[in-house]
Amino acid sequence: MQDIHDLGLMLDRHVPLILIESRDEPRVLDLLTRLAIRRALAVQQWTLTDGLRRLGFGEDPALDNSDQPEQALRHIKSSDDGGLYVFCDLHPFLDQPVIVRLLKDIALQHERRFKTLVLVSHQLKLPPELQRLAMRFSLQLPDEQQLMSLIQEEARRYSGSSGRKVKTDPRILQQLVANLRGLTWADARRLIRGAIVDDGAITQADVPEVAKAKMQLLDMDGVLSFEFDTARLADVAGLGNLKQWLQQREKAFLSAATDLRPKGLMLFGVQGSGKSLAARAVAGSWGVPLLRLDMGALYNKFFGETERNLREALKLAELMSPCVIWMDEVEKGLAGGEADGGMGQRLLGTLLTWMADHQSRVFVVATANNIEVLPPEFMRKGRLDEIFFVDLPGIEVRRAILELHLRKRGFDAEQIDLEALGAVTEGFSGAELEQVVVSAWYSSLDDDQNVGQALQTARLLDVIRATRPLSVTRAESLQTLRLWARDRAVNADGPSQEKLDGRSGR
Ligand SMILES: Nc1ncnc2c1ncn2[C@@H]1O[C@H](COP(=O)(O)OP(=O)(O)OP(=O)(O)O)[C@@H](O)[C@H]1O
Repeated sequence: MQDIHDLGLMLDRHVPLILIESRDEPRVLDLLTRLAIRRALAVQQWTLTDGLRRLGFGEDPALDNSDQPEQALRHIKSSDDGGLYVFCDLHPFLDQPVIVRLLKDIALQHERRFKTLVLVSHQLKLPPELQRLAMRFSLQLPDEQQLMSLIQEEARRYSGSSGRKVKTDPRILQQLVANLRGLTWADARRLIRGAIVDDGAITQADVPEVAKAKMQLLDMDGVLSFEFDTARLADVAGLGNLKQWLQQREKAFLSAATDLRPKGLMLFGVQGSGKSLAARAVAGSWGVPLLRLDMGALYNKFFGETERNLREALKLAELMSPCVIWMDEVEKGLAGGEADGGMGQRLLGTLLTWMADHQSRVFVVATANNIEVLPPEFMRKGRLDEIFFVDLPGIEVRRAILELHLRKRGFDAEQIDLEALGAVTEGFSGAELEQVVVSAWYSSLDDDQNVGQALQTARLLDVIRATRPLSVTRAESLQTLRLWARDRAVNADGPSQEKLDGRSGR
């Protein structure tokens, strides 16, 4: 086995401190046990609950109270016994000076005593003073062939216990294998088992299910999420240009060769103008899964590991292709000058390289409110296929938005004077118009006179009069957005593909 061979090489090279980052602890321990048997080495394991004991010999504590890491390490330091010492729960203690010193003392004894410390955890951050003494070992993840064998093994197991053969076909198996890549043996096995036992078959429906479960397992922690809630183009009022653009490219995205495939678009505009709704509608109308990449969370949660996490998120999106990846508030991750130590620039580099190189059917929808802070490289033509500006809705679209939200809540839009409402809501965003309907409905619930809680035009007008839309309070920033968009973007709304300044679009 390659893993045992590679770990053996580390022992031959006298590495005193080996770090293994893995979520598959049983597999790591199994590997170490086999290595120890092969080389006739003593191996002891330390865990927070059981202290220090010989690996594989549960009832034999090597030392009283050795559940304290300091005591366990002092014991190892003073012992003359060489061998492997495997620490499973040491990661929370790696910021304690005494623990760090003891690890260093033992590592420095290595040439005389041949004690090798192996730290095993899902994540290991080593203080700089130990780094020179340590090497990282990565457990091999199952490759495609091994995953296929795992599937066959699980299918045999199922047939053995149920007496029924597992139904599937080779194309679906290939897709399943592609979605399982990057998982540990134990996790892959669990997901395969789950896919089989629900209905005794591996079907097309299992593929996205496995991808979703994988995303949870890889613990992207809110950075990349599977959005169950997509929309249809019919749920979006207005944005005619955008809708037409999308309809024209649907076929090319799903079936064309790589170089003809659309790569992505940018939507920017005022708050509440329907950018998020439109992003959902791209996935919904093309019938592909929607993944949401929260750039703000990526930036804040994983400081120091941000680029690696962006790469992982993009890799995961590729595994789920065809799909739409919606980069929400993209400016929060990519903007950033000197103050962030160049992180924004590095993220941008990672993203641009991926966008230029990737061959998969992953369509990017980037949304932003503040376009000015976005680096020009990101906005350059060729990176994204088009940049759309989502302005405040015109009178017709305002009427359509009101009608859509009235109907959505079961009201009879025929009874409402939409002409009048459209005329008095200039400056309202889609979100504010929706809020008008919602607030009017709440107030109708309070009204004892209003039998059946019908919504009347007068009530809606009252709410409109009491609302101060954002476009009034933030008139200046709206003006800046419009100016920026004038010769750089296509208006998402309107029947033609005209740039805002009248020049023709692509
Ligand atoms: N054109 C529209 N058609 C129908 N509903 C709309 C439209 N625009 C906005 N809405 C309603 O307003 C809600 C909020 O809009 P959305 O979150 O999509 O705006 P946004 O531009 O993404 O805002 P933000 O920049 O604050 O994230 C939508 O879920 C939808 O119900």
